[in-house]
Amino acid sequence: MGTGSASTAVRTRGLQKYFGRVEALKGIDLEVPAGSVFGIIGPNGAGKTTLMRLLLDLLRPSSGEVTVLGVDPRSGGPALRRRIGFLPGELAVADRVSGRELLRFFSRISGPVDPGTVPALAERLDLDLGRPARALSKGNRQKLGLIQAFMHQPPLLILDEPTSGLDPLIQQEFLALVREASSNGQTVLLSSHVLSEIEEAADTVAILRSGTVISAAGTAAIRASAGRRVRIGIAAAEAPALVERLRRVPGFELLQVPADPGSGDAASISARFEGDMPDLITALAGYHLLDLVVQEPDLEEAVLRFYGPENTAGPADGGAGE
Ligand SMILES: Nc1ncnc2c1ncn2[C@@H]1O[C@H](COP(=O)(O)OP(=O)(O)OP(=O)(O)O)[C@@H](O)[C@H]1O
Repeated sequence: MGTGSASTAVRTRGLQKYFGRVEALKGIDLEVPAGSVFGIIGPNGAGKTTLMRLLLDLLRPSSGEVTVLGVDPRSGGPALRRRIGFLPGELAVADRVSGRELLRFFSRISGPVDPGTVPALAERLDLDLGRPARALSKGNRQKLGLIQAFMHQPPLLILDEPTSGLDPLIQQEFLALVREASSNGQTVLLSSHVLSEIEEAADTVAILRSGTVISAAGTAAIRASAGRRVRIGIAAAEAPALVERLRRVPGFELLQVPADPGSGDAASISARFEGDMPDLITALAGYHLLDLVVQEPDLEEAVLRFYGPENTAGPADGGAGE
């Protein structure tokens, strides 16, 4: 594929960015297929925001190439900008204007918005557009940012930590918006710390760490290495027997055993679990559970476990033990 191919929405080659002596991006090669939902995950300081700002020409690369919708962002100007919906990490909000007025202002930059689109998005995301934008909570500001990114139905959406500050119901609505954009043929590039969330939305995932892309192929191994978090609520009297049984389940590592199982009515067992779910479910069968929570680890924890400074072996070695 040549540079600017219609089937590639974003392409970078050897993209490097220095801030003084800090090398924030160390030669990134990225290819985001047109029409895909592409996730970038990585811990704090990995370079996600820097990468996105380079795509929008809010920053200039130290070296390397960038093509966005077939154009170099440096020469794309307002025409390219209108074809992108961008959600920054922090939305700049002018004083006293209402959300509605702010969106009207943004639409002068982003281009025409179909009538009815903004109220429909506000309704779905449960945002009151009449309130002063400045007085909005972090989550509500995030909703305003999402509306301005989606409202003109741009071919490319670039969303920096889009679910940050959103409650779970609104996160689901956001995921629905992403799916609709995707089935509409729009490309979505989004970043997050949370692997489970990005996997739910994205077809392709790239992992960014310390300014370098780690192959997306390792994602499953990374997640598996950190194990799931498990919390089990059970009647205190039953806890000791269950704990004994769980200790024998391969991959089950108790983190917290109820201190004195005889003392209260309910006990809470916390664990990390790297084994097969059917083994765990079999072990729990027959117990009267009061609660069961199985959770994926947050990506930061998973990545640090796998690619932390003391563990340079990578996924093939199966990750470091505790
Ligand atoms: N304007 C700047 N001046 C100096 N250093 C910067 C600047 N912007 C980013 N950096 C540095 O570049 C690196 C990458 O930062 P970046 O904000 O891109 O990471 P990130 O993955 O978006 O992190 P987070 O998840 O915390 O937002 C960090 O070491 C950061 O300190």
